[in-house]
This record gives sequence, structure tokens and C-alpha cells, in this order.
Amino acid sequence: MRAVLALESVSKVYRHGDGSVAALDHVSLEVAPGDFVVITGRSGSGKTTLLAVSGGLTRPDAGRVRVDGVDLWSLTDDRRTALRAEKLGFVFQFASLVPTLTVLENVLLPTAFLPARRTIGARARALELLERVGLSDKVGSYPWQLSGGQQKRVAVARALLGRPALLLADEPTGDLDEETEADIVDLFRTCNAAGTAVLMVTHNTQLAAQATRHLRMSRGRLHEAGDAEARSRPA
Ligand SMILES: Nc1ncnc2c1ncn2[C@@H]1O[C@H](COP(=O)(O)OP(=O)(O)OP(=O)(O)O)[C@@H](O)[C@H]1O
Repeated sequence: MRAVLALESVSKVYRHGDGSVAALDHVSLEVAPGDFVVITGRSGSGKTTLLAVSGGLTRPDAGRVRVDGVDLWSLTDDRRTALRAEKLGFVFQFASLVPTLTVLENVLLPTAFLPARRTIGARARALELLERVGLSDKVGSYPWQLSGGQQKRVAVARALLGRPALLLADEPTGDLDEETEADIVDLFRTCNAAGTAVLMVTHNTQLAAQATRHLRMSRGRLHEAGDAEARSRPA
């Protein structure tokens, strides 16, 4: 089966002043359609950069990034944006909702970028997703009327609206209590079973244990979790 995401020896170096940080150091990764991949690792190890590069938001210095077989950086900006809208869902570390739109309007936002055939039934699906994340009573509220955790849940619903081939999620349960966290993970599992591959960054090792694959980032490199060599290396 074709990988929904394939990274081939991807590197990204950030330069500041006279120093530089190798946020990604020759990272290779394949995510298959049924995968639920969890990435853990220390702060600053490169996890967010990995998601940004995977989603075509940050251009790598070297290597290749393919989404559903298409090389992201061989596309024009417009085509890359269209591919992102069609194939990917994002949950960022910060919810990044549009403050002037209601909760329902925020969840429906991706329909503006989707082909018409993909927007049929969008409103019903948005309401269903909002119910799944426990926000049925907040449909008409504005983001500033919500707590940080509630805003994060709106972002989760928005990311799943278009039934993306791949969900990229950065600490999606970071500000949530345990019960809500369990609901979100359950929702991800349902969507995963329905065909959405998941690549998720978390600090929660319990969550990691439930994934189909658990990878660890360490100083810009990706290891299978349980790789003793990576664990014993000094930070
Ligand atoms: N835009 C940037 N400019 C300069 N350096 C950056 C930039 N973004 C990230 N870095 C550096 O790259 C490294 C990896 O950062 P990244 O945000 O990917 O780590 P992370 O594992 O997601 O961390 P956290 O768990 O704290 O979110 C860090 O050393 C960080 O300081």
C-alpha cells in the first residue's frame, strides 16, 4: 500500500547569530494509511519541526517529503496549499482559531478550501464532531468565550472535518483533563479506523503505548521507542 506520508532523509537546520541547530537530522519515516504513529521526545528535540515539514509548512534544507506519493516541494505554492487542504488535517500546539468566527464557523472553515463534492453534509458532520468533543452547547460561541482546552477541542473538530488522509497533531491533548483527553483519543481512533492515518506528538507516554507505532525524537533524529542506544545517549 502506498505511504500517505514519506520522508526521505529530511534535514532542517535553523541558524541564529553565529550558532545553528539541526532540528531535523536526516529523518526518514513512512506512515501507511492505517497507522497511528505517536512521537515523544524532549522539549526542543525537533517534534514540531517534523510535523511542520511533514505538512508542507516548513521547507526542509535537504531530503524529500511526499504526501500520497506527491513531492510537496515540486509543487507551486497554490498546488501545495490545495493538496494540504485536500489531504491533511492539522492540530497545532496553539488552537489558532479565527476570533471573529463562531465555533461552528471555525469548524466549517476548511470547506472554503475543499472541492464542492467534499463539502456535502459538512454542517451535519461539524455538529457531530462538536458533539464528540463535548462542545454541543458552544456552537454559537466565539473563541474568546472558551477555555484553552475547549479551543483545542474546536481545533480537533476542524482538523477532522474533511476526513483527511493524514492528521498531523501537535500535543492535541496538552491542556485537557484526563477524561476529555480520553474522549479526544477515542475520536482519533474512530477516525483512524475510518481511514485517517495519524501522526501525533505528545508528552503522554500512556497515549504513546496505545499507538500502532511509537517513535522517539532525540536531537533531530528519529528512533523506534525502546531503542536503548537513543535512551542512554546524554541529552
Ligand atoms: N523558527 C525557528 N528559528 C530558530 N530555531 C528554531 C525555530 N523553530 C525551532 N527552532 C529550534 O529547533 C529545535 C527544535 O524545535 P522544535 O520546536 O521542533 O522542538 P520540539 O521537540 O517540538 O519542542 P517542544 O516539545 O518544546 O515543543 C529547537 O532547538 C528550537 O529552538
